[in-house]
Amino acid sequence: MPKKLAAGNWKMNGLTAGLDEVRALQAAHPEPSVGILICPPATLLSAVAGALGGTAIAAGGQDCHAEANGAHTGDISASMLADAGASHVIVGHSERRGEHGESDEDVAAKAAAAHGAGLTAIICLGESQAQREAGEHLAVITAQLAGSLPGGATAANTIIAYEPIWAIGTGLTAGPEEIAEAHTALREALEARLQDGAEVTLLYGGSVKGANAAEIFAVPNVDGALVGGASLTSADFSPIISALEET
Ligand SMILES: O=C(CO)COP(=O)(O)O
Repeated sequence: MPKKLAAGNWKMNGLTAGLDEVRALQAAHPEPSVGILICPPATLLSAVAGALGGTAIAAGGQDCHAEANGAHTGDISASMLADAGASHVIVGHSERRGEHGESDEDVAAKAAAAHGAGLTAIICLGESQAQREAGEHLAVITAQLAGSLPGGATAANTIIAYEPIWAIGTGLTAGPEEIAEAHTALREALEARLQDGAEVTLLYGGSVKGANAAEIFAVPNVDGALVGGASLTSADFSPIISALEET
């Protein structure tokens, strides 16, 4: 997949009717020059992967368990996602960290499980509003990166998504300077930690829309976006993909 990526995280949204949106997106972008990924709810993963099979658009999961199998009611393993047609899985989203108490250590274990199943892990991190106001945001996100990256991470199997919690689903987007500061710090930390840290895809997430995408993609070290609400319809997601192609 190209380094540039437009990834959609449908979160807990989408019924089978959502497959029409996937087909419309595919029709709008038959030969994209950037990577495109849809992460539907697990119930739709097989159907979305099937609808996208043989096209340039990939399908991914939104979370996985750290274990390969076992007595974990309600959980899904990385190999199950791969079996359902996923090539990627999001781990450590702030909604998982917040609502399910996932620590950096948990996230690193999930990312390692993803790698073990041949999936690319999209590791999410980002500071809260209070942490930003206290001036702790760079320390918070670089610590999250250090703790959430598993051994064996490379640019080929790992993507980092910077998603400031205060910008998710709020309509508030981090400004270009704020994004540049965070992404520069993350790039430096990736280069210090990984041999191919310069090649890791670094996504921004948090209220990305067609109207602000071009400005965000112009920021240094932004290789694409992890999009929530605006990824649910082809009409909203397609302009974001086009903006990334034009960057
Ligand atoms: O959390 C996000 C993607 O993972 C961002 O969500 P929104 O684009 O809805 O703000």
